[in-house]
Amino acid sequence: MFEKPSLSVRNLEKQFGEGCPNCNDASNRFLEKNYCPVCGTVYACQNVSFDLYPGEILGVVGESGSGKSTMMQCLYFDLEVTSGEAYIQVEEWQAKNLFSLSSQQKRFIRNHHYGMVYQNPIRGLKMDVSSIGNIAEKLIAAGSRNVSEMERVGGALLESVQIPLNRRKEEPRNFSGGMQQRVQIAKALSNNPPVLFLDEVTTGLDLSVQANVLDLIKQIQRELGISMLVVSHDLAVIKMLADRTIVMLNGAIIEEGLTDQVLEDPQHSYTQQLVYSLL
Ligand SMILES: Nc1ncnc2c1ncn2[C@@H]1O[C@H](COP(=O)(O)OP(=O)(O)OP(=O)(O)O)[C@@H](O)[C@H]1O
Repeated sequence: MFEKPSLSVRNLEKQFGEGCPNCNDASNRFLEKNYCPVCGTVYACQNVSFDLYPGEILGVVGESGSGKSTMMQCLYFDLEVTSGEAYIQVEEWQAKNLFSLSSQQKRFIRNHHYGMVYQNPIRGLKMDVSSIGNIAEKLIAAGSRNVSEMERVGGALLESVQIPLNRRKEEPRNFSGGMQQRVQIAKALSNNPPVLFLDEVTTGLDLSVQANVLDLIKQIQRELGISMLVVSHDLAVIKMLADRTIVMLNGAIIEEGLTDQVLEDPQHSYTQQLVYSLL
């Protein structure tokens, strides 16, 4: 690929705990686990580096506790990294390490250049505000002030995720899980983000509702060409969505490649186990 990445991540490290003489030296770490047996510090992300290219869906797969969500929360600034660099391909920001920005600048990036869809819609939506009001909130954060324009854009976004216009004033708490996820997706798209993060967005939904949400994500990729980072513990979800895939274990990336290649010819023994458990 010759295009510049939409998002580049270099040596992202996130630890929970202060460390100790045993584990402060990375070469001493007990790599079969992600925590120090002496002081209990958790090394949730270790030396994570990757590029996300324009218009691609990059899958991140791994068992529970492998560090997928921590990595995504660091990138979305929900968590402070321990160290590392991240860059986005947006003119005024491209030379700046996003992790070094002030909180106000990070908020600006979230409002203008990032979209996030959480596993639990409670984190991404205000359940007691109308669906269109949730979208308006993000539009206002991104600088919109014109009410009739917000109504038009919000209504169009809700329609694009198959929420009928006559339900736009209903609060998400009255919606089914699948509908709530679709409102979250509409809200995440409202600032036309070049990068969209999706964290276990179909976990907990019925199979038919899952299929509907996955179809919607594919459709968004086809129509809008947004770069997406999709975290899931479910290889079937990754197989359906991702162009390329990263496999994480104990906080580190252990394998990456085209999704078909990773699934058909897994190199690492852990990836092999993961793939064969699907068969
Ligand atoms: N606030 C925290 N304090 C201490 N340890 C944490 C904290 N948050 C996460 N961890 C640890 O970091 C590691 C990575 O967790 P993370 O939630 O990122 O994994 P995951 O792959 O997303 O798993 P899951 O899908 O179950 O969320 C785990 O060992 C977890 O226990």
